Amino acid sequence: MKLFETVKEMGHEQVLFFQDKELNFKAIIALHDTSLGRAMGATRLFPYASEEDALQDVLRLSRGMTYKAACANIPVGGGKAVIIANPDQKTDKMLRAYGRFVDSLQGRFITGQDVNICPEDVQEMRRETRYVVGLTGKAGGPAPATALGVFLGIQAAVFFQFNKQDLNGLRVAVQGLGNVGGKLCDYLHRRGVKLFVTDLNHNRAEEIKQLYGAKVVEPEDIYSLDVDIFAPCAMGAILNSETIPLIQASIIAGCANNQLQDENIHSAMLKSKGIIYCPDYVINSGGLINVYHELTFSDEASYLKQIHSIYDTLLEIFTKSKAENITTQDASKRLAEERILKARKLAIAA
Ligand SMILES: NC(=O)C1=CN([C@@H]2O[C@H](COP(=O)(O)OP(=O)(O)OC[C@H]3O[C@@H](n4cnc5c(N)ncnc54)[C@H](O)[C@@H]3O)[C@@H](O)[C@H]2O)C=CC1
Ligand SMILES: O=C(O)CCC(=O)C(=O)O
Repeated sequence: MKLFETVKEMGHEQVLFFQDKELNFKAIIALHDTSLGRAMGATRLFPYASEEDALQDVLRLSRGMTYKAACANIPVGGGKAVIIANPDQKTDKMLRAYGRFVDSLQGRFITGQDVNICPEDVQEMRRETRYVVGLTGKAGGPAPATALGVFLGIQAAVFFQFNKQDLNGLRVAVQGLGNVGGKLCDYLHRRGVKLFVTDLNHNRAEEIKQLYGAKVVEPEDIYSLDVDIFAPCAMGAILNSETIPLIQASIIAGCANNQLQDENIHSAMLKSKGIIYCPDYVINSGGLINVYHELTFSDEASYLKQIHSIYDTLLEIFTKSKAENITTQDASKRLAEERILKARKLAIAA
């Protein structure tokens, strides 16, 4: 990878590399754009196949955070971090060393939990830095808020695509039944949705079957099901040239970050199939909203109001996409870029 060329192309301000020689692990923090405020974004721990994969992931995730904050009207910039490690290598010592790395940025980056990091891990980082969010006893893990946002996003898409106010009787396929996907199944089940689910962890899929009467399918079969909605709630890049031709759902609405393997090619493919795609960084912004409200000590009512605005923002994006004949991805990007540009102009004028 041509490092500076890639960073320039994606518009990052700074990328920081860390290694702990004693504990033998590596981490990367990427700060994408801080026009709206200091950077926020959770930390993911993952056994990446290569350092290049880790870098690619953190660059894409942090850029997504910039757009996420702008679309949610949250005055923070976009950042994200990855720890390159196997989940069973994770120790308190490692989390504290990572906490010192975060602390060295002196608040220019505030982090929380992503895949393979739980609230207790964030608590451990907190022993070394105050620049962490999602603490037990405060906002806690962001997953319930994210799931609520995705549920509201599904309602907005169903209203736009099917002109329906309720979800009763719809068929939804959920890929990934972790912290967010599991809670989303709960919301959907309560509204009379028929669930089709999959997870690499077979026991977890069986658990969801018992709880909500879901039909369990093999991971590779989730794309081609005859359903109304597909909810990707696992990892990124699952909307690609192999999977999109298989999809029968007419709405894609899930929490996973970076769902499109290639933003331009694959969002256009979805549009040409008549599928409404809910841009991931819009529909999954509930977690960011949750931790931001922890940071600013705001009240429950303003927090809930902001989560509920995900419904309106998505309707605005769908309407813009239809009126201007552009993809929903482009419509959301334009919305975010307008807000970022406005903030930059205000900063120059001040
Ligand atoms: N937790 C949160 O508040 C937020 C999460 N996200 C994103 O949503 C996604 C899920 O987050 P969490 O639920 O917190 O993660 P999690 O780690 O709790 O759950 C992910 C689940 O997906 C399963 N999985 C992984 N690959 C799979 C595959 N190919 N097929 C089927 N299942 C697979 C895993 O076994 C696991 O059960 C991630 O991409 C994360 O970055 C985005 C915004 C906020
Ligand atoms: O949990 C956080 O720190 C912010 C949310 C986040 O990283 C995400 O939405 O991917």
